[in-house]
Amino acid sequence: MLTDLRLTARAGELTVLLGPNGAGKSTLLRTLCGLLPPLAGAVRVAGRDVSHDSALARARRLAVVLTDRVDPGLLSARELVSLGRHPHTGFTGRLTPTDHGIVRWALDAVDAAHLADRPAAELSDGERQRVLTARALAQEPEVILLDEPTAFLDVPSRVALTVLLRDLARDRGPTVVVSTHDLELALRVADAVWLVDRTGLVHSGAPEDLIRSGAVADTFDADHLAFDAHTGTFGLRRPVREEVPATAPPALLPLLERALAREGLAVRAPRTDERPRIQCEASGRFTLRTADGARHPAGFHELAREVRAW
Ligand SMILES: Nc1ncnc2c1ncn2[C@@H]1O[C@H](COP(=O)(O)OP(=O)(O)OP(=O)(O)O)[C@@H](O)[C@H]1O
Repeated sequence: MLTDLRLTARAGELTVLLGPNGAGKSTLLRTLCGLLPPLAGAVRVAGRDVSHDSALARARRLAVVLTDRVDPGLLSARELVSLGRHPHTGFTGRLTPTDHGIVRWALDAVDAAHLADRPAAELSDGERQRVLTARALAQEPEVILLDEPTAFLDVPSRVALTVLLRDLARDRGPTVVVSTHDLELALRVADAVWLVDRTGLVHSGAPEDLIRSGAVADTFDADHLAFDAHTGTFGLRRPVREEVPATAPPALLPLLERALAREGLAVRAPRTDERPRIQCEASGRFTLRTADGARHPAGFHELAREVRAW
């Protein structure tokens, strides 16, 4: 259980909520949007306790997309996004040309304009995720809360949606809070991070504050995973069984290191009196020197299979 929270997400910023499975991210988002009552304390938007708002007033101020499956019935994607306008449409519920324009903008923003006329029930997981995000954008609220909005998206779409949410916050001014497991992307793009660590403590700050304090490494480092604070990236921990004298042009060296690391080998520069055991040329030609003579594997796959026996 998360206790003693004193967190502020700022208008005009993208705040990401990070933490391991079961840390309480979804529960926190449900509490922030008023679906769960806080066990103590209050959630305030612009200083006002959201629990004092009527459902309609809350819907005007706060949009939320959770991970629960929604049943869109027979609605098209456009109609589903249009629901986002309802807190603003007044008694008749009729959409004005301005509302229709906002719905078009929201569908465009998440790259889902081509899905507008499709039955929402038939959309793929990633397509549905975009459309639900568009519905939240169409709501034009002060606060947008999204639980794992990139979970079903392919890699380019994850980057595009995360950057879109950051730019949306910057350009239009809402407060955007998003939970995600896309750690590296979040640490690169987000303005602020709320990081739930393994003990349930929530650290907040710019990504760089939490990288520097060691909170990111402490929370996510594991037997096979290590966070590199210099590059802000995660890498696999691999035991090195041997260092191999090898040469490669700068453009190919990182690939050679990766391929050899998978086989438990580390590259080292050959000594002056030593011939490299592995030589990689800019053309992509490999030379392996063994006791039986030189061999020329056709690519990284053959190279890896050869050195696996060393
Ligand atoms: N309805 C519920 N009843 C009982 N326990 C629950 C309920 N919902 C969540 N929990 C528990 O609360 C804890 C936090 O769950 P929550 O879904 O908030 O985690 P999370 O950080 O979003 O995890 P994940 O990254 O896996 O989505 C978990 O141990 C979970 O089992």
